Amino acid sequence: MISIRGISKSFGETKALQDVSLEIQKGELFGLIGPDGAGKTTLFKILVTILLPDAGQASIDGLDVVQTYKKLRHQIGYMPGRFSLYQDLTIYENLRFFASVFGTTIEANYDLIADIYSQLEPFKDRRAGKLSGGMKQKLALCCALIHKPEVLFLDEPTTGVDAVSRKEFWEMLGRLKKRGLTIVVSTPYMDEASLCDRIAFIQNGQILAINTPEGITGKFTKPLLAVRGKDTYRLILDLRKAPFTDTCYAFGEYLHLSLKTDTVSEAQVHTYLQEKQHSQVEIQSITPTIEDTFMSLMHAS
Ligand SMILES: Nc1ncnc2c1ncn2[C@@H]1O[C@H](COP(=O)(O)OP(=O)(O)OP(=O)(O)O)[C@@H](O)[C@H]1O
Repeated sequence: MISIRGISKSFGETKALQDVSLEIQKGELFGLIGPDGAGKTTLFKILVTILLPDAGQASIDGLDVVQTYKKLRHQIGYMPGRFSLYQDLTIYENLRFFASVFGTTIEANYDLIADIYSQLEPFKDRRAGKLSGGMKQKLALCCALIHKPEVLFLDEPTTGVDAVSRKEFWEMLGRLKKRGLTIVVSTPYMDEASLCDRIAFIQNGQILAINTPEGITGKFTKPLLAVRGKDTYRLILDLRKAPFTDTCYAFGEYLHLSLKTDTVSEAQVHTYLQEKQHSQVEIQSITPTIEDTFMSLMHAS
């Protein structure tokens, strides 16, 4: 459905995308995961036909993003990372504007947005600039959907949105997927990555891995421990120096410590930390998350 072959794009010296290839199937909920500056927005802009690649080709449903961009624009919906809404227009006016750009009306495609728009309708005369982050996000999604696209591109749709709205938003994506839409979404949140059918990790303009969430975590084969102690700062420094350590990162209130080999026991890690005068040490073996795998792949690349 979406075919990306050898796409590269530079801005001066910055290589935003380097030879990126990727296939996304029809009806997939596909996640693009990567840190700031990884190249996610650049890839989105090329796919939604507003930026030209330096090299490579991409097509959506057989339509080339450069050669057939006009036709393609009717089939795709795009929710940019920074809000696309007109702040001075009301909810209703924003939606009507986006519908008219595509030569349609709100009424004609109401069924596709009804589920989301019904939550906004009581406030339809409120200006977009006066809405909360979660409401702006819902309106932006309605605006991206109002011309009934087949593919939806959402660039960091939940950044800066509260936890409840984030959850609701992903539930909405699940419902849109059930209606047959292909959805490509970028996010810096690893918990959201696990809700996708497949994900691609992107860093420095390159794809590090593409797989299902389970397939991604299955790549993490080293033993992993969660470690906590009284002095977190000294703990991380000492663990990073330890001969058995592969990587050690802070994950919330714990440190995640991956070991070079499975011959090292938790007791040995305990002994090492006791020798370094650490107190209140807690160690437990854990199952790797998507974030652990990403950190490990980033470290290895
Ligand atoms: N118009 C531009 N001019 C110059 N450099 C750019 C431009 N657009 C992007 N870049 C650079 O290209 C790289 C990739 O940026 P991009 O916005 O695609 O990353 P991203 O993964 O979407 O991150 P973010 O979440 O910060 O937007 C970054 O180093 C960025 O500074």
